This record gives sequence, C-alpha cells and structure tokens, in this order.
Amino acid sequence: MGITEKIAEIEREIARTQKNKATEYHLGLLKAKLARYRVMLLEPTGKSGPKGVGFDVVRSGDARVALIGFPSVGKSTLLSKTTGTTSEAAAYEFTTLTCIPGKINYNGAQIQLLDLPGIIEGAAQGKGRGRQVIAVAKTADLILMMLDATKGPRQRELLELELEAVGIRINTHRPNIYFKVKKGGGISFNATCKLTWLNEKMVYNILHDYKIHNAEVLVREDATVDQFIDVVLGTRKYIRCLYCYNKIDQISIEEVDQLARQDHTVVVSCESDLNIEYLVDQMWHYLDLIRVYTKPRGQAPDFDGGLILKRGTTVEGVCKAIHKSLVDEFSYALVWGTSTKHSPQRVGINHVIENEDVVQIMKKK
Ligand SMILES: Nc1nc2c(ncn2[C@@H]2O[C@H](COP(=O)(O)OP(=O)(O)OP(=O)(O)O)[C@@H](O)[C@H]2O)c(=O)[nH]1
Ligand SMILES: [K+]
Ligand SMILES: [Mg+2]
Repeated sequence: MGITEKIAEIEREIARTQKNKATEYHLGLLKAKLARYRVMLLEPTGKSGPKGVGFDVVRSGDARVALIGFPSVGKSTLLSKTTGTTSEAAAYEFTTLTCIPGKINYNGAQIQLLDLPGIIEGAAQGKGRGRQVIAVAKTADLILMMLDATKGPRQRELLELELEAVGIRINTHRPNIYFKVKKGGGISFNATCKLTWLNEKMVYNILHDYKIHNAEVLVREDATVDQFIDVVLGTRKYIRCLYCYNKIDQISIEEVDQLARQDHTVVVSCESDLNIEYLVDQMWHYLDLIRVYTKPRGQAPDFDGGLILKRGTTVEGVCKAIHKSLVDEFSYALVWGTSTKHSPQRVGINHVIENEDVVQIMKKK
C-alpha cells in the first residue's frame, strides 16, 4: 500500500470513529500516525521528488508574501497591479506555471510578492504543482490567500485543509509546550495548568508511536492532541494569513459587506481597482514590521534610512542587519525610544527593540 492510500485509510478510520472517552486514546494514536505519514509524503527521501524548476526564487527585500489560491481567482492580476512586474493573466486556468516575484515599496520597506500557480484540491498529496507551491508558501512571512468573491465558502475551507495537511498553521501561535528528547530517564510529564485533552497516558502512547521513550514534556497551556503532535514533529510552520476576496465588482454591496466582516479579511477588485491600497496597507500590518534608526557615534540618527525588521527583534538582530561581524565586536548599545525606561539607555545584545527606536552600537575596544 502506498503512503497516499495509508493516509486515506487512516482518515476514513478517524471519520468513522465516534469521539468519546473509550476511543480517545485510539484517536490520538491515529492522529499521530496520520501526521507521520503526511511528513513522509512531503519530504521524499529519494532524489526522485519533483524538482521545482522556476520555483527557487531568491529572497529579496524586507519580507516575503506568497499568493495562494485556486486557479483564475486573480493572483497574477494583483501582482501586475501592485508591483512593477507583469505576470500574464487570462481567463483560462493555470495561466501561471512558475513562481513570479514582484516588489512592492511601502512605508520605506520592500515587500517581495510571489505570484504562484493556482493550487487544486489534493495539492498536499502532490496534485498539480501543489507540492512546489506549498514549499514556497512555507518560506513566506505572510500568506495572502486569494479567493473568488463570487464563489462560496468551500474554496476557503479546502485551501485551509491543504495548508493544514502540509504542516502550515495559520493565524495561530506555536503551542506553549516544552518538549525535549532525552538519552534516558523515561518520559517525564508535567503540566502547569488544568488539561482537557492531554494526560500522561495519551502523551506516552503518542511518543511510543514515534519510538520516543525518553523525553521531558511540560505542558503550559490547555493544548489539544493535535497541538501536542505538532510540537513532537517540530517541523510546523506558523504563518499569518490574510484572506483576500477578489472580484467584488461581480457581487452585491450586501454580499461585499458580509465578506468584509470576516476575520483577517480584505475585499478587493483588481480589475476595477477597488480597495487595493487598503490591501497593501493590511499586508504591511500583518507582516508586523518595525523601523529602527541607527546612529553612528557623534552623528545624528539616520532618519531617512533606517532598518526594517520583524517585531520582537533584539539588538543582536540589529547588529546582524548592519553587518555579520558586528555581533562579535559588540560591547553594548545605547537605545533611545519606547523600548527603554530612559533615553538613552545602555542595553545588552538581548534587549528587544521597538518601532522607531534609535540604536547606537558600541564596539569592544
Ligand atoms: N470581474 C473580475 N475579473 C477579474 C478580476 N481580477 C482578475 N479578473 C479576471 O480573472 C481571470 C483570471 O485572472 P488571473 O490573474 O489570470 O488569475 P490567476 O489566479 O493568476 O490564475 P492562474 O494563474 O491560472 O492560477 C482573468 O480573466 C482576469 O481578467 C476582478 O477584480 N474582477
Ligand atoms: K488564469
Ligand atoms: Mg496566474
């Protein structure tokens, strides 16, 4: 039996198994097996997997956004509209066959927007160019899921399932579970809160299925079985996702209003040029970037330039953004701005900086 059939079989078994106290451990095991097979499917061990010609686009700019959607929803039309690059758009499906990068300049940042082929149901199993498209999506800082406003909610559900199946977790955080494989000592299981779904036996069963017999597990939130499996696999990608409904020129105002009220959602019409600026603005917000100004010793801060960095970046990240070798030469930094109590404040390399901070790096003598 091939892996795809095994996956299908487990999915069928999960679907027909009633969820109750008596079956919860069995279901937990099935989920662990399913996750394991899916990983095998995505990372073929041989060299026979799809090569992905035209998909290895060099990363450039301050952040990367991947356009994911079914064929002919308007992905290429959006790329041509928002970047200086033209990507062929047409009324037939699969017009785009490779990854086409464009560049958006916004708020002084350069955002790399990637146009991709449309994906179809079963993409995670390798249908169409699904695997290559998904591999690119995993490298993105933000997924822009493009949807056709004239079609129903099913398209969005299907795409979410495809992303889920390949280990992408959208608009959620990494579960707060400490997990470490050990050389000996068996499995130690502890929790800092009341647990609804996990317990020692469940965790032991799942780890056993993964042939892990020595590990430390500390659960710090009321996590589900699926979340625990995510942590054990350790390869999940947590990426933010913005839903973009295109072609609103084709539906009524009432329908537009309803779509626009959904979470993480922007409605646009690429062809009629409706709401495109707002979409770019939302992309910027979802990327969660900050600007930091550097100040050379004895000079004014560089308010015209500055660095674009991810929120949560430390002084170490600032050093790396300036020059690789600066981390080794680092002595301390002076910081002016909202991340410090007084300005300037002397900080170490692990200090987390904030938007609009001014940073002066002092090298070792
Ligand atoms: N009515 C309407 N049509 C649009 C809009 N945006 C794009 N289209 C049309 O939708 C069709 C598909 O557009 P593409 O940009 O090629 O779509 P795609 O998602 O890149 O398609 P593939 O590359 O084949 O996956 C084209 O005929 C576009 O002219 C829009 O806002 N409104
Ligand atoms: K098309
Ligand atoms: Mg296209």
